[in-house]
Amino acid sequence: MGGAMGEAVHQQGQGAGRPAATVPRQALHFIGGRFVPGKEGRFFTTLNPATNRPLAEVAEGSPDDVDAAVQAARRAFDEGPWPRMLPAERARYLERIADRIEARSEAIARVEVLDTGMPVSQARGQAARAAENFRFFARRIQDLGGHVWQVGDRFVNYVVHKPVGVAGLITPWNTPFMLATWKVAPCLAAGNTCVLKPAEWAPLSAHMLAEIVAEAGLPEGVFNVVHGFGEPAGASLVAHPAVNLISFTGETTTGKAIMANGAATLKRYSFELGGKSPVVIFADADLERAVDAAVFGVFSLNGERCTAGSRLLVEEPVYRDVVEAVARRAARIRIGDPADPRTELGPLIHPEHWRRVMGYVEAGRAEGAELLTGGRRPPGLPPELAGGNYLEATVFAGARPGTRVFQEEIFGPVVVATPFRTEDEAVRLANAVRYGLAAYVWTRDVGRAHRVGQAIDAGMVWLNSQNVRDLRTPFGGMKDSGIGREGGDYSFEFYCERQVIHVALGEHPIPRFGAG
Ligand SMILES: NC(=O)c1ccc[n+]([C@@H]2O[C@H](COP(=O)([O-])OP(=O)(O)OC[C@H]3O[C@@H](n4cnc5c(N)ncnc54)[C@H](O)[C@@H]3O)[C@@H](O)[C@H]2O)c1
Ligand SMILES: O=C/C=C/C=C(\O)C(=O)O
Repeated sequence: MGGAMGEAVHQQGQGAGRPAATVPRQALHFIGGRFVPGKEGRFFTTLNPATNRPLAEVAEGSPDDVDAAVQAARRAFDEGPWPRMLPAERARYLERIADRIEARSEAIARVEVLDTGMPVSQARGQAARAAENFRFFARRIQDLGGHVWQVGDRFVNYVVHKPVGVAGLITPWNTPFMLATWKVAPCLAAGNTCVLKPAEWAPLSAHMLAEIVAEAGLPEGVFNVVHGFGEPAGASLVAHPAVNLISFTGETTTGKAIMANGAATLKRYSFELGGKSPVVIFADADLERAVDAAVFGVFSLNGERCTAGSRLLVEEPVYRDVVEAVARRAARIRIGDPADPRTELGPLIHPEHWRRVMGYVEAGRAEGAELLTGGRRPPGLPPELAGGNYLEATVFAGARPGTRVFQEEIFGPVVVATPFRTEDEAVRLANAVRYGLAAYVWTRDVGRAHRVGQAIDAGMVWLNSQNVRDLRTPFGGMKDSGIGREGGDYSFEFYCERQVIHVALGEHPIPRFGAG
């Protein structure tokens, strides 16, 4: 392993006195164990969302770069040691990666803050979770067993797991480092090789992951990164005939395009897509905790969170009180420099996304929802943040089910509230969107909690809880929120072939065709 890692430059956090973060001046592709520029030599600029000032130059991947990375991954799979190692040997590499993520976690968090605008207190948690993703799948692969079926004294039939081949991993910008590791760790644990195509609006932490993989000494070509845009870099990865499986997290419309584009080469897909997840609050709930969870659930990660509780459905008698409590809390959320540990809400990822989210604020107003708080660029930001993509935490009440703000994923700090009268109506409203990723239900009635949870068409339901993750459980969505599940052994269902071996233990009848 070798090659230039890209020159490092020190950049200050935006505010005075913030610790510096080391940002690569240039992020190159990582192909076959080397950091390389694109074959066409082109670069794009990634911006700091808090200022919209340039942060770094990033290699812009072309179909030729994707081809080079896929060829490297293919060779590493077909000829290299990686798929042939014992799971315990691969696990040692993954543990080394986890150690290095932990050793550099503050630097990773700082780069993520500069590249995404995620508040640093939350970015630190994401970096820790990334290390845990590697440790978790390193353990899990060693426990992976197949079923055995005994058929008396005639047969024993058993299942073995094998890696599939070369994986294309395509990730979004909202929690880029954690989400990349959520795919890379099980993919590599299972013995596959991969090409990661990180999101163009937040590519820098993927560069750090490549540095870490290089330090951990993985065989060349096992892990590759090609930076660049959805078109052409992502699209040519999907269409490449030597890529066997695609794990994609991003927008539903992109998922549909990927499926169509990969059809000619018949691939296996895992899709984690958009969401419009309901928070259902009954009048008998612990309302204080429900409000805490509702506020955190939609305004954490700047509202750019796939599982955000972005629709608040509240039982009529407590509706006004709950919604006003949420609005009061939203109005007091600390907005500011994401590098400041006290900041609760940072800037949105990109001016284009800011305009999109503001478009929803306008739509909400035009559709007759009641704007209780927010909806503006926050006044009084310090001058150095005046150019950032900031938006106040925004709460709409009285959102009608037919409206865009109720139906569409906003992916920003905007929550819409709607009252309900009966349990049936709560379930109907919860299910009245095309998405089905997550749901949160608050009630002290145990039977109702389970009943409503099971009646909601969502891949993941939390009862009297915020989004607390157990990595053994299936993560993913129903309806337009995805295809398949990752997490625990569900990840290995995707990243492994299962082969059944039928063993005859003795002689069994075989029809003697052609024997006369
Ligand atoms: N369900 C989940 O687990 C989950 C998690 C995080 C984000 N998301 C979703 O992601 C979306 C926000 O992320 P985003 O804006 O980066 O999504 P996006 O779909 O625009 O982009 C995601 C990735 O796909 C790539 N891409 C774009 N067009 C492509 C194409 N034609 N072929 C191949 N790759 C292509 C992009 O370059 C990027 O790397 C939201 O909808 C959000 O809900 C879902
Ligand atoms: O914003 C998206 C968050 C995705 C989270 C996970 O994939 C996870 O917690 O495993």
